[in-house]
Amino acid sequence: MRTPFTSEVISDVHESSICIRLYLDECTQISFSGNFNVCSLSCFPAQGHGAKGDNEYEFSLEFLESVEPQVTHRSTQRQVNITVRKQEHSWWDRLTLQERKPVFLAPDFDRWMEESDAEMELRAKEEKISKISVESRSPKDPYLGLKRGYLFMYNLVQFLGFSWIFVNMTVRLFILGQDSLYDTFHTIADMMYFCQILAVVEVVNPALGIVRTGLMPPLIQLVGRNVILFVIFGSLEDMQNKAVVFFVFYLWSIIEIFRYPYYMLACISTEWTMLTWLRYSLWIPLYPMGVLAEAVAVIQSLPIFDETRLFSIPLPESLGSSLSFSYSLQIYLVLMFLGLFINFRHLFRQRKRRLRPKRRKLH
Ligand SMILES: CCCCCCCCCCCCC[C@@H](O)CC(=O)SCCNC(=O)CCNC(=O)[C@H](O)C(C)(C)COP(=O)(O)OP(=O)(O)OC[C@H]1O[C@@H](n2cnc3c(N)ncnc32)[C@H](O)[C@@H]1OP(=O)(O)O
Repeated sequence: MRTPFTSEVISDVHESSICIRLYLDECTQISFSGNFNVCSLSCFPAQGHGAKGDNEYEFSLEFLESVEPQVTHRSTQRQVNITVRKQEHSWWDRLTLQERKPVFLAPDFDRWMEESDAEMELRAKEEKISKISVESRSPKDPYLGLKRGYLFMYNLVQFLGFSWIFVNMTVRLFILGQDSLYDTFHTIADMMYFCQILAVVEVVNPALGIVRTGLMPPLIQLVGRNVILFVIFGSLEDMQNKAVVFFVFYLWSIIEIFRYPYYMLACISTEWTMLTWLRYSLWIPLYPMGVLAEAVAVIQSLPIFDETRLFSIPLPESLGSSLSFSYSLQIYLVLMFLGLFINFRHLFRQRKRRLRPKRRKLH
């Protein structure tokens, strides 16, 4: 004897199929006995075993449109999942031919799909697939963590070094006033030597592919600063008491107390908008001022090199005794402005790249 289902039949609907789940509260075991299908009318019989003994159950649904005669089903002890395939892949306005939903039927809204949901899901799937394929095309760097750790430490040391220089010079300026300008070298030089020798790393890094930037801009920067520090200030005692040392060191250190923390954050994939802006904007006034201060130092050193003949190139007697190093420095002065031009253009491009508003993804 067939009895109608007393429990809910839950359905969810997709573009190509309908999934129906049968629950019978009164049964501890349920098994599906196949289906009987006439185009859109489907009968679903099942056998259940429970407190009321063995019983046969049945319900029928007249779908809105035609469905495939064969259904697939999967049973667990208390539930049967039946999948009915639509004959045509299309979105239906409703499940059943009759407008009013049968009382035993309850839609599963968690899994219910409408055309717009399906489109969104499809797009999300496509995006996920394209992301995975891009990631799989660019192989993961096995040393990434090591590289980041090394760069972070390097930038931290430079940041601490230049912060010490900047704070020291600022405090001395406030306490000693103008007098502090003339003995900058004696108080700061050791730390500046340390930081500038360490800065060789900034040429090595792009050369080894540890950071992705050109080799020329850091090389120009390194050579430019080290010529001033070691050749002009370091080797000429007469230059060490000049106020220009203060301006050169101060201008160098101002940019570095923003540049190195910016890199440190980049190493941990973090960005502070304000810091990024400062790193890519402060150079606009500082770089020309720095090159100008360095040019003043070079010009001031010319007569000293002529006088002391330091680094002069010995010449055959017929051409005179020696060629003063000041001639080399005059050529260097021209190179300095060429270097300024190259690095200014490089930094301008970097600024444009880093500060341009990020485009929002269009869906
Ligand atoms: C061949 C010999 C020629 C000799 C010619 C001699 C001529 C000498 C002329 C010299 C003039 C120099 C004057 C100068 O001394 C004056 C001053 O410095 S005045 C003070 C103001 N100065 C500045 O503002 C310049 C500061 N310096 C710099 O900005 C850099 O040194 C510079 C090389 C100019 C530019 O740096 P870079 O090319 O690295 O650009 P980015 O900072 O944008 O970095 C690019 C990407 O690489 C990542 N990166 C770089 N370094 C690190 C690091 N240490 N740690 C982690 N990551 C790093 C960075 O994050 C960027 O990544 P992404 O693109 O993903 O953002």
